[in-house]
Amino acid sequence: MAGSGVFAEITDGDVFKYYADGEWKKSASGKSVSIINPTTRKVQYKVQACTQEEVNKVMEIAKVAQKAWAKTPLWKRAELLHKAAAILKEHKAPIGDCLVKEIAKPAKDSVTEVVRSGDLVSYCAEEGVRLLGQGSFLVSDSFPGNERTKYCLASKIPLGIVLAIPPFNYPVNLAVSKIGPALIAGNSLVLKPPTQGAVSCLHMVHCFHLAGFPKGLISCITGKGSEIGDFLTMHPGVNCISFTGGDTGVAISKKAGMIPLQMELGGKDACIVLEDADLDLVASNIIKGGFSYSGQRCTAVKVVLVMESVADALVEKVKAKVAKLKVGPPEDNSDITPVVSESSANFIEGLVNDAKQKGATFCQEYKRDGNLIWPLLLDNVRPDMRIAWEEPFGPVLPVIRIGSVEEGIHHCNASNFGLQGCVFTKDINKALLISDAMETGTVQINSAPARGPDHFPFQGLKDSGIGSQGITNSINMMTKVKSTVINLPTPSYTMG
Ligand SMILES: NC(=O)C1=CN([C@@H]2O[C@H](COP(=O)(O)OP(=O)(O)OC[C@H]3O[C@@H](n4cnc5c(N)ncnc54)[C@H](OP(=O)(O)O)[C@@H]3O)[C@@H](O)[C@H]2O)C=CC1
Ligand SMILES: O=C(O)[C@H](O)COP(=O)(O)O
Repeated sequence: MAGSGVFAEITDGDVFKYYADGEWKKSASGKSVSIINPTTRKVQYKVQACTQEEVNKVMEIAKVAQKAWAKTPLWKRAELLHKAAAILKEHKAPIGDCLVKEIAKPAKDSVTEVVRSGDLVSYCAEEGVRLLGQGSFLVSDSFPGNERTKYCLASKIPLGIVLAIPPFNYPVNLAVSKIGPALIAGNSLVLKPPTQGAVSCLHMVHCFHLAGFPKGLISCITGKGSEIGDFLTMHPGVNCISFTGGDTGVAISKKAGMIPLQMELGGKDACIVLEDADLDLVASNIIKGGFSYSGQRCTAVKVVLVMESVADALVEKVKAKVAKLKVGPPEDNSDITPVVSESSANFIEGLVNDAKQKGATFCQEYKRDGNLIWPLLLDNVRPDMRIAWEEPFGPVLPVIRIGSVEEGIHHCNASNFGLQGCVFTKDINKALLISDAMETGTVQINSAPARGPDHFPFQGLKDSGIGSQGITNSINMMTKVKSTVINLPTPSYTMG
C-alpha cells in the first residue's frame, strides 16, 4: 500500500508530504491537491500544495547543497546513484501500484517502468564516471598565427540547480531521466512532479533519501503546475530546466531566463508504409506503437500513412488485432485502460466526432465509459480532419491512404511536430532516403517509434522540443565547459 512500510514517513494522515532539506514536510499552505484515480474517477491520494516561500527556501538550500556536492568525488556520486537505483528496484511493487492508481498504467508496465528507471539511474552513474572523468587538452599552434605557447585544459562542470518537470505518462521514468544525469554531473535537483503521478514520484524520491544523498540536494515540490509552475520556472535560482510534457513547454521556453533548456514536447509520429512492407510486421507495430498505454506515449504512432495499393490488406490485419485487445482496468493488465482524465477523454471524443462529421470510416464502433475509451482505428482520414494533425494522446489511430511516398513525407513534414517517425519497407536504400527526408528527431526503420533504450539520443524537431535527451546527451546538457589556459613564456614543442 502507498505510504506504508519504509514509506510511512512520507505521509501525514491522508496527505502526502513534500520533500525539502532532507525531510518530509507539511506545507504551510494547509492546502492539498487531489489526485483522481482515472479508473474509479474518485480521489485516490492528496499531496501538499506548496507555497512560493517554500520554493524560495528549497532553492536557497539547493544552492548550498550543490556547492558541497560538486566537491564530492565523482566515484562517490556514482556509488550513491547505484545505491538509489537498487533501492528503487527493490520497491518496484509499491511504486508500481501507485502508478496503477494514479495514471491507470497496466500493472505489469507500471512495474517495468520502475525497473527501467533503476537501470537508467545505474547507467547514468556508469556513463557519468566515463564521460565526466575526461576533459580535453588543446594546444594553440593548430590555429593560424599561433606558436605552441598556450595549453588549454577544458572540463565539464555542473550548472547549479536543475529544475525537473516530467509529465504524467512516465512520471517516475521521465523524472529519473532528469535526476540521474543532473546528480552525476554535480548539480542539485528540484523536482516538480506531475499532479497525476506525484505520489509515485514521492515514493521514488524517498528511495534517493534512503540511499543517503546529502540534505537539500534533492527536493520535491508538489502542487498544481498551473499554480506553482510559473514561479518555479521563472525562479532566479534555477540554472537549467529539463521539461517533458505538452504545449506548456512552449510557454515555459518563452518565459524562462537565459538558462539551458531541455524540452521534450508533443509528437504526431507518422508511420509510412510502402508497398513492399511486411504487413504482418507493420500491423503488430501499429498495435504496439499506437495502442500501448492507450496511446498515451509521446512516441505513439499517431498517424498511419499507407500506400493505397496495400491499405485494404493492412487495415484488415490491424482490425483483427484491435479486436483482440483487452479493454478494462489497469489492475487486470488490460491492454487498453482508462485515459488519464475526464478532460483528456472529452478531448479525444472531440477529435472522434470531428472525424465522423467529416466522413472518416470507423473500423470499430466508438465506445466510451467514463475515462475508458475502446481502441478505434479510423480509416480514410483526410487532411481536413483534426485527427490528421492533432495528437489524441488516446487509443484512436487515423489511417491516411497515400498515392505516393512523397505524399506521405509531405504530410509528415507539414506537421508542426517532429518527434519521431517510422517507415516500413524491405528496401533499405529507399528507407534511408525517406529517413533523411522526414523532418523528425528520429526515424525508426521497420519498427514503431520508441524512446528506449534510454541511452539513445532522443530529440524532437520543431514544436517537439529543444535539445536532445538520452543519458549521454542529458549529462552533457547539464554541464558547461570550463577552460583553464596555461600561457608559456616561450613556445614548447615535444620532440617525440
Ligand atoms: N516528447 C516527449 O518526450 C514527451 C512528450 N509528452 C507530451 O506531454 C503531453 C502529455 O503530458 P501532460 O503531463 O499532460 O503534459 P503537461 O504539459 O500538461 O504537463 C507536464 C508537466 O508540466 C507541469 N505544468 C503544468 N503547467 C505548468 C506551468 N505553467 N509551469 C511549469 N510546469 C507546469 C505539469 O504539472 P501538473 O500535472 O501539476 O499540471 C506536469 O508536471 C503530451 O502532449 C505528450 O505528447 C509526454 C511524454 C513524453
Ligand atoms: O513519454 C513518453 O511517451 C516516452 O518518452 C516514450 O517512451 P517509450 O517510447 O519508451 O514508451
